[in-house]
Amino acid sequence: MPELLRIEGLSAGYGQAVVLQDIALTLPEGQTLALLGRNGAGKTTLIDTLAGATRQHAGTIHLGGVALHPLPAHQRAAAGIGWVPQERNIFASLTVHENLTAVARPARASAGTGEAAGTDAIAPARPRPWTPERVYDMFPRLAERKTHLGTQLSGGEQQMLAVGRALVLNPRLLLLDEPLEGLAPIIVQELLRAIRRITREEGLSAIIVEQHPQAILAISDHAAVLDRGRIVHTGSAATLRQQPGLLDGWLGVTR
Ligand SMILES: Nc1ncnc2c1ncn2[C@@H]1O[C@H](COP(=O)(O)OP(=O)(O)OP(=O)(O)O)[C@@H](O)[C@H]1O
Repeated sequence: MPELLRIEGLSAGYGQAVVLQDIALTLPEGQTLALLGRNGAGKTTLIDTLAGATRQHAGTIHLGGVALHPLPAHQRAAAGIGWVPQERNIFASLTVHENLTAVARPARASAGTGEAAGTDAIAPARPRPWTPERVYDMFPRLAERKTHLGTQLSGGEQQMLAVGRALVLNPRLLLLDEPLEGLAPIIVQELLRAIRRITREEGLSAIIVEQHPQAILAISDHAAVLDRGRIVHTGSAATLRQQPGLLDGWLGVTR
């Protein structure tokens, strides 16, 4: 698998405050990383830093060989970052369909369209680009609510729409920040199935932050654990899943 993401010597935070220190991480194309750690460990800060929404103090971030760290957030999206923040950030005053069509973008330049000059290092895109129709196929609940406003959706539907909105940008790397948080168990199962399909069957690379790791470890290839702004463990997701005791100390779990 060619390497998709490479983070080196990354330090970032908010204003003068440094939250993340000396982060190094890589992710091969087409694979999924579970990003774990207790409350306040810096998971959201790392996701937001990849998306360009924090203050970066040092280090480099490359996506498919393209340097992201000098780019503002909107250019990172154009370079292939699909960000689903914790707050979901859907357009509340637009309908479901408008949310999807307002941002939809055809498959990226690497599909051979010649768009985005200067990103030659990006490898060929997935053969089947994400469209609003494919999002509806993935989330039939959204298809039923096409004309509903963002404000009329349940929390689970908003999360599905947030994921759909990131997908129609045809990203190379999907960043999901606690996608299951606060959702009813039946919706959690629906979203997990969709995330598994997006990553496992469609082969989209992803980083997923979750407080409750077992479900996410089950659909991830790799795991990284953050503690007080530093990476304290990287390894295979299967190992952590099979040996949950390994995680307990880092996550502050007592059995
Ligand atoms: N906007 C902000 N300004 C200043 N400090 C912040 C801001 N957001 C987060 N922090 C601080 O950064 C540290 C890491 O927070 P972060 O939200 O990244 O952790 P987390 O691992 O995602 O935790 P949680 O699981 O609770 O969301 C915390 O000490 C937090 O107080």
